[in-house]
Amino acid sequence: MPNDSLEKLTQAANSYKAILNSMEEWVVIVDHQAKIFFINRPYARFLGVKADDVKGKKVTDVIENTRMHITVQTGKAERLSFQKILGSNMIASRFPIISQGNIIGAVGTVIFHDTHEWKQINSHIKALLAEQDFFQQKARSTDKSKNGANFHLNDIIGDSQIMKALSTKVTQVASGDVTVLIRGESGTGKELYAHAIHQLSDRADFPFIKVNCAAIPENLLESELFGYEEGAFTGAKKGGKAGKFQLANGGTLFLDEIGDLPRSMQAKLLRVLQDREVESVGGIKPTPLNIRLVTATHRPLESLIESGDFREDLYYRINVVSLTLPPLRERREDIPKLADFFLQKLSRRTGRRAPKLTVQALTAMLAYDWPGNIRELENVMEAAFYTSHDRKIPLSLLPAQLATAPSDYQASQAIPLTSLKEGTLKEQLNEAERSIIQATLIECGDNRTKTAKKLGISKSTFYEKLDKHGLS
Ligand SMILES: Nc1ncnc2c1ncn2[C@@H]1O[C@H](COP(=O)(O)OP(=O)(O)OP(=O)(O)O)[C@@H](O)[C@H]1O
Repeated sequence: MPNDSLEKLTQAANSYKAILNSMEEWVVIVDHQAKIFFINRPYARFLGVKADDVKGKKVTDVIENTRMHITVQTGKAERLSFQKILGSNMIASRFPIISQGNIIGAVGTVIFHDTHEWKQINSHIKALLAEQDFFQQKARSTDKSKNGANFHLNDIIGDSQIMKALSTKVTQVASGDVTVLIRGESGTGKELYAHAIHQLSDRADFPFIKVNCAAIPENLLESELFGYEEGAFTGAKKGGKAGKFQLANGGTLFLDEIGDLPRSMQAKLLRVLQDREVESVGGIKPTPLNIRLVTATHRPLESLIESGDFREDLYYRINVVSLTLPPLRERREDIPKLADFFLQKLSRRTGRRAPKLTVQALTAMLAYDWPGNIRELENVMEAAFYTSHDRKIPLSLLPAQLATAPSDYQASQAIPLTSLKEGTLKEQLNEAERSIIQATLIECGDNRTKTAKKLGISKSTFYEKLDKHGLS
């Protein structure tokens, strides 16, 4: 091709780029392998990437919930479908690009994004989505009545060594019918683990029934646990009532706060577990028991035995395998991921883009002792999410006790620098780069000049990297 026409072609391509870049609609073009060929500036800006940096990348690595890779596979156009990107509900269309009968790529457009106009329409659509969610949840809860366990091991967030070791132990013990005692401070995730054990067990298709021993008055506990026959006592329901033991038949019974079980009930529970049969209040014939027992407590059972508040023989019955969940302050490296997890969860629930923690806010969170553990972290993130503007959570939005956390804690050490993950070498290097920058920023008290100097890079490269990793 003569040079002058190549020049014209380049000029023409540049003019098209200029047109596409000035459009309000977001545009992305991918090649036949679903790799980005072109993305217009407004779209790249929203995604927080540079158009040139993502050229050649797999579209699925850059755009959340995209279906462009499917369009190039099927050749089918999709018009005006919902797509959730970074917490916002968008309307996207995708068309295959066909040349001489072959699919050579696809072009996608997104209309109605976070503009004023969209926000107005968005609230209307959100109401519709909320309605849809309601019905989906209803359908799910009907499903739940078959099982009742809502969490799986994958729902438990934590990459620290201690959490990985716990996951391994759970996988090892879950499949057998062994009785498990889960220990840990309040809010460390004991209930989550009980669900996960059930889901991984052979009993997963049968019910998971939870009883909070501390929440039921002593005089009702026996009938709640073992059920009662019609006429067993004044006020008993016609036809009687099945107890939690009977409801859990074939599945798992989770006795939460077992340390709070009154002594009188401890004796009855022990008898049921020894005889492996249960008799309802006012009943005459015991029924055989087919349950797996999982219990949990935040109380020191050994001291309760010493003080005579907990039966030693029951302790040995329930403590066949024990899982001890660490308090959050002993696995601080999980804090950034947990915080992000809760912010993303809120973003999905509300349709609002998830804000990011500033370095000072994260530093304070890493130094704080979290007496309420993950439940407290979840609550703090929820409050910050709703009060944040500007897509940032500064230290001022966190509760006062966090701002006065002990300063001698080396917060930067809590950022894991070497956790091997799945993904290509490039993806893992990228993740490592983000962690190193974050840890150094924290170490340098968010002083950017000092951080760039320590990392041995120029200020402009440093700011580019902050932008790239969403740390600015
Ligand atoms: N590793 C985790 N990953 C994600 N969420 C978690 C994790 N651990 C706990 N949570 C969340 O923290 C909250 C508290 O967890 P959970 O109720 O299981 O704690 P607990 O130890 O049983 O508390 P308590 O002793 O007060 O009953 C829940 O909302 C749970 O979903």
